[in-house]
Amino acid sequence: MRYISTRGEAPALGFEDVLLTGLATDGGLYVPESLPHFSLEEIRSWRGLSYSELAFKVMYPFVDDAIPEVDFRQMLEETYDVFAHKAIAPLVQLDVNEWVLELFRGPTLAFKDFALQLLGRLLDYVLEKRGEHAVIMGATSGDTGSAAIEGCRRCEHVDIFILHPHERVSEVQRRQMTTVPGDNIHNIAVKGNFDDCQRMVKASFGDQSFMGGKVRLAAVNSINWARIMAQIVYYFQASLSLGGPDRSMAFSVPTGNFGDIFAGYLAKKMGLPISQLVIATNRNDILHRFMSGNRYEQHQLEHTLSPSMDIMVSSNFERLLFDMHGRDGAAVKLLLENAAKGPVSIEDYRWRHARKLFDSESVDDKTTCETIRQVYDDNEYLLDPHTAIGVRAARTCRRDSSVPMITLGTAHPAKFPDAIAAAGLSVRPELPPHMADLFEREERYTVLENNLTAVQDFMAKHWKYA
Ligand SMILES: Cc1ncc(COP(=O)(O)O)c(C=O)c1O
Ligand SMILES: N[C@@H](CCOP(=O)(O)O)C(=O)O
Repeated sequence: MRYISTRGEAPALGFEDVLLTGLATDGGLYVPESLPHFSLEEIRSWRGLSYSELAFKVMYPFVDDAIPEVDFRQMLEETYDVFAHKAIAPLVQLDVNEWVLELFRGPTLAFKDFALQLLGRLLDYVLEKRGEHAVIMGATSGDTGSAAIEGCRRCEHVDIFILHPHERVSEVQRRQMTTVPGDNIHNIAVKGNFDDCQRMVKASFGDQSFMGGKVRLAAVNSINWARIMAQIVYYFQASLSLGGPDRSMAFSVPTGNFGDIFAGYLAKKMGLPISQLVIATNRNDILHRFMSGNRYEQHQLEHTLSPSMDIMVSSNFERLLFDMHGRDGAAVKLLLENAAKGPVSIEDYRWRHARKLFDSESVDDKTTCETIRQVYDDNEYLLDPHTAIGVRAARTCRRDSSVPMITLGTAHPAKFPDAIAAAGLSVRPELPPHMADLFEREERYTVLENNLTAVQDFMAKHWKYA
């Protein structure tokens, strides 16, 4: 399998290099040159497989001969073995044909574990084979950070630096990142927002001179193709559990960086019958505004009760734009350069095509709270604020009530007690036993100004391998 950049200028790479490269040298994101396609018969034959075996079937075509089958299978087994639920991604029914896919049964209680517990293993495997080390730099609005740290903390070949927006993640999220011991783990609280953190990460990939040319920079954000690849699997798993591929499914996906829903779009292109994909955003709703009015325009970022989705510059949207533009990298490059200066639109027929693929809804804090309350009253089931946005968008956008509508449950409610309290519920979601003493653990992080040089200088002082 070869991978090409969405901006058309960087060299095509194989899986191993894509895994280690993160952002392409032309600033674009890597995507597979072509997608594997599975027939209904083949998908049907996967019924009853364990999660890790299904993951192998879906992912191995992307990995190809970069990793021997036996080693990849073992990595998958180890990855999903640490999940707290036997089903790995259990489905919870809210109503007739209405489901939540719980993606928060991994070690850090968010969907990020599905890809990041694997990514840590993949990186260590490839670095060991090459006899190399890497400096990982990642940006988080709360969940990627802890999942990446958990996924990489035992890696022998990496230093990891995670940037989060100072005072803009929940206390549980911050503590999950900052209480992990290890002299290769570094948390930086940037006095800015998530977009500032992500901008610094992308700028560092774009100009790596601060690394001194001695060690490679690697990515754990969804700019790294391996993240998206691993997130495709649970669309197949959920569908197979509810009678797919012999019936079609609808998915509602709480969206920020557009990685998770892009994985759903790919699952559909790979042959899974999906009749509806709903983009569910909070008030940082650039994607919803684009889908409803063909105007891609950045607004001031708002702080909401769903902080993990407080994102304006949505990385993976570039991967969709690439497809919407007939995979013309030059057109995507120009469009995104213009988008950085002001509002842009795309040709009407391209936009109409995107509209056929996705529905969208923007949900404010008040409605998020109402949804948490309503689902708790009706089902005695506690939604985290991100999943609540997904459920609300699913209910608003649903086109066919005979089609199962599955909302991706992206985080555990215990990560966001303030949102649960804001919803007026007195119930306190409990942290699982392995995190019961989270508030007694010692924290370690450094607050830095919103300044790229300050961040890069900090990294250069603290990495071991460069
Ligand atoms: C809890 C939660 N839900 C939803 C999202 C949105 O996912 P994506 O960025 O893949 O769109 C994120 C992170 O972005 C998240 O942490
Ligand atoms: N919500 C994410 C933001 C980063 O997204 P990613 O999928 O690109 O890593 C977070 O919780 O950090």
